[in-house]
Amino acid sequence: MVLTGNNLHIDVRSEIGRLRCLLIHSPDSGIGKVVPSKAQDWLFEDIIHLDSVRKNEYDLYVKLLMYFLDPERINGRLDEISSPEHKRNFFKPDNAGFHASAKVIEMQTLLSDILEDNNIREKLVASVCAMENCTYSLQETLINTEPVELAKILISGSMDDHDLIFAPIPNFIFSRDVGIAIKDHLLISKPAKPARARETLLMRYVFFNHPLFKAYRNNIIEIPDTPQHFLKPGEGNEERTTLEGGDIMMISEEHVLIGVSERTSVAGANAIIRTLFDKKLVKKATVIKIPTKRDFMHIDTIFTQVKRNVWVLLGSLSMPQFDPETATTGNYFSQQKPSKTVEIVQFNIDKGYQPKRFVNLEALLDDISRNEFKSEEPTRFIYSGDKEFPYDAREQWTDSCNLLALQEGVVIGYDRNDKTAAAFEKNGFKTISVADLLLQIEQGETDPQSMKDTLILMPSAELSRARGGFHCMSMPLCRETIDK
Ligand SMILES: NC(=O)NCCC[C@H](N)C(=O)O
Repeated sequence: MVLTGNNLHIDVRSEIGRLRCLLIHSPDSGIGKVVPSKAQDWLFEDIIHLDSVRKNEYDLYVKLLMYFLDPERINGRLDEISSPEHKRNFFKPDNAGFHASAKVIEMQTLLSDILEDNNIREKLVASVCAMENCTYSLQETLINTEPVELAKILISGSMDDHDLIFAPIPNFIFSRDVGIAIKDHLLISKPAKPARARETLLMRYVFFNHPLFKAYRNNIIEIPDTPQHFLKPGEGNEERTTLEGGDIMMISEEHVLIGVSERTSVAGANAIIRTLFDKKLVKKATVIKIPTKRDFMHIDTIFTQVKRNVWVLLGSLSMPQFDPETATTGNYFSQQKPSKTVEIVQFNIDKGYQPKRFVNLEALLDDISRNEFKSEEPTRFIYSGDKEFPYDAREQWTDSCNLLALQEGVVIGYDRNDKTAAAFEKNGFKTISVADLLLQIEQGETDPQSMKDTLILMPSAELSRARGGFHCMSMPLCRETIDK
């Protein structure tokens, strides 16, 4: 077993508290099997070069996370682990030289750990084979495969890294979407898209069976489908309860944001709110309904928090609310109407669940900054592409708004979003390439823990083709509490 012990601490109460522990998954060989004819079904718009995405992009993410979250494993080793002789062993979950961090936790190792138990291995293999329509003899072969290899197969869909036996799950790198920590609870997703169904199945087994999560077994939340869905005629998806982690943000101590989107249904949002209120996990839930469009699959593709009073967001969705009073015949039909933009409704236990509406995203986010984070400075909005068409839309498409906060004010994003990076600089942030930052940290010139107001730029030529950024590529399990 790679990861043991019961010292895992799950506690997420904000999007910006210093990150202490998260789940990730490094690009596996399944990504190298995506073909153009299946790319859209598998939710990729393009073909990714596996070797480049690993060596030139994702490995840098792992190194950076390690310096911030688990420095003892990397300090003084930057040259060694980056050298050709090392053959990337630090980054390979099936290798003896793997980092095996208990702070930057690789989901593949958790999976291979639980597969050591015969009973779990048989049950999980049978479930995957039922889902993927495998033959009985293949099921038997898989049950008799050793755990490290089997974990690779269940994720990549390939035997011996080569023969496909079922589809890969290339979106497993977007660990945010399989579940989300809400305080000391774990909410497991119900993906809307079939291409993401196996991810949740694998992680459900991990959360319920891995010793690391033992203390939290009674804190796992699963949302069932409603009888209305089963009783509806036809094969349609109406009334289905779906939810994906990218639509849920544990934004402050008592407040959760829930997107209703291409991926999270109204039934899904209702079920989460009811469950969280019943469990007294939060007092306030805000539903943010966004257009059902591929560009905005989850709310974290249109905004993320940077600091208590700073947010990055897509401007074109936060137009002033349509005002029929001032509309003229000429501009009536061309004005943005609320249904084409964002609708925001908040429910608050302390206010008798009376729904409260916000006219736009800025109004909601400003309310959170001032009233929940007690920010005394003006709330600042940094817009994708500096709110200039067509850069706003181009850069949102490549995840300019999907940033991961390592600590308050220190966020990571793609280097290709130039105009957004310039907007950060205009707002007093420093921008630095990850390669430069890693060197500075390794040489003792920069202490990650004391960094402030910085956008760290990550190489992104390949990763951005998978249609998600670093917010999506992280499932935080523990963040420090924010002082107010
Ligand atoms: N939270 C996120 O926005 N995740 C990005 C998921 C991208 C993936 N290709 C998908 O379409 O599901």
